[in-house]
Amino acid sequence: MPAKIPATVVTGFLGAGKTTLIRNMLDNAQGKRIALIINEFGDLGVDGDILKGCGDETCTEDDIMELSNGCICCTVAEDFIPTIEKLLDRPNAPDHIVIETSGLALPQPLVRAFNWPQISTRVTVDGVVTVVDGKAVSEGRFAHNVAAVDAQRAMDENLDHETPLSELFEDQVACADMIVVNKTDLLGEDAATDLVHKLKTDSRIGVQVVKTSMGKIPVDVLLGQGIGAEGDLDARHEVHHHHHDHDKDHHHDGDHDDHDHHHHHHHEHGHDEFESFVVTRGEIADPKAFAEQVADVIRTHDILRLKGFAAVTGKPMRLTLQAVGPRVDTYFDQAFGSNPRETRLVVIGQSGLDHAAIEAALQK
Ligand SMILES: Nc1nc2c(ncn2[C@@H]2O[C@H](COP(=O)(O)OP(=O)(O)OP(=O)(O)O)[C@@H](O)[C@H]2O)c(=O)[nH]1
Repeated sequence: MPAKIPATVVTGFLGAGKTTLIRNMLDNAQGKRIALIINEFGDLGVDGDILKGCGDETCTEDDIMELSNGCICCTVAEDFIPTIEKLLDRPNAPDHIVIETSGLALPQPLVRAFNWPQISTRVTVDGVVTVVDGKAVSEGRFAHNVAAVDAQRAMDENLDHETPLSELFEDQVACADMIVVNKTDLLGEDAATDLVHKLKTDSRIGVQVVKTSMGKIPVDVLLGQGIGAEGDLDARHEVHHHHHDHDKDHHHDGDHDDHDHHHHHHHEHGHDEFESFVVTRGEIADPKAFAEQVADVIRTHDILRLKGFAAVTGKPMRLTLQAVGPRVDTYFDQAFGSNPRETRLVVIGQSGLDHAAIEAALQK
């Protein structure tokens, strides 16, 4: 059976920066064929712009499809499933599908739709990415323009208009595999870090929380999470089950003091929120033990991605190693051929990784 095509679901309130993040992703897709499914309700007219912004010739109009407005639970059979099938049936099927949900549709019903038998053997949810407006959330507003969000809500009869934004926000967080704290350029460094910690505490174990501005997440970090979110929906329960922490929503640890004093300029040119570097070493003796060692280093240093090849004593084949967070996958892939017989690992994380310590721990 051919491998399932991965689909990433991008969610977040109106104005959080979903479109900006997706445009950045398409600009840096490095030849990966990415098909985009957008919700017309959330993105009036924006698809044309995305196309213009996408310089890659592999990105054509056919790669963008629209879902009609409406409750996904009701339209899944006549709208969502056919859209996905159309993409999958193309002679050159995409490498990856990205679905941008409108600002208010909760991701859970969409993820659930991937369990429909027509598509469940052919696609899988690679991960749910929740984009948050870092400034609005740290100020307890959740969205930059609350009136616009309310207007969007009022126009959509499928949406319940009573649920406070804070609860919808909790639902988005509960469903996330990765939370992107966007707009860090408008936040003090400390406020951004505090928000990351808070969201890590509030989200499920293993959820990666990253910060950035203008949605600049390396494609390698964004895609390829390999979660299979449709298989563990129970863990992503909608929030109404745990009322106990609602009170916390409205005060965010005094962050407010920070941004008013003087405006911070955290967006110096060339400064990047992410970094990657390479660690090489000699042969490893035991793949299983090494995978555990790698998982340990990843946990200790909060590494987002780690991938590369290892030379294993006594084996002519190279061992491929791929890690998303502490989940490490290994398999023998091919002979080294003309490549040097060495272990070579690319480490990717948020800027500020302790290179020396990571290198030492991987070379042990
Ligand atoms: N200062 C700042 N502005 C940002 C950042 N990211 C996005 N924006 C701006 O915020 C606005 C909303 O961004 P979008 O990417 O359109 O947001 P969205 O989530 O796609 O919104 P909808 O598609 O309307 O639901 C745009 O004007 C962006 O230029 C950021 O990191 N910092």
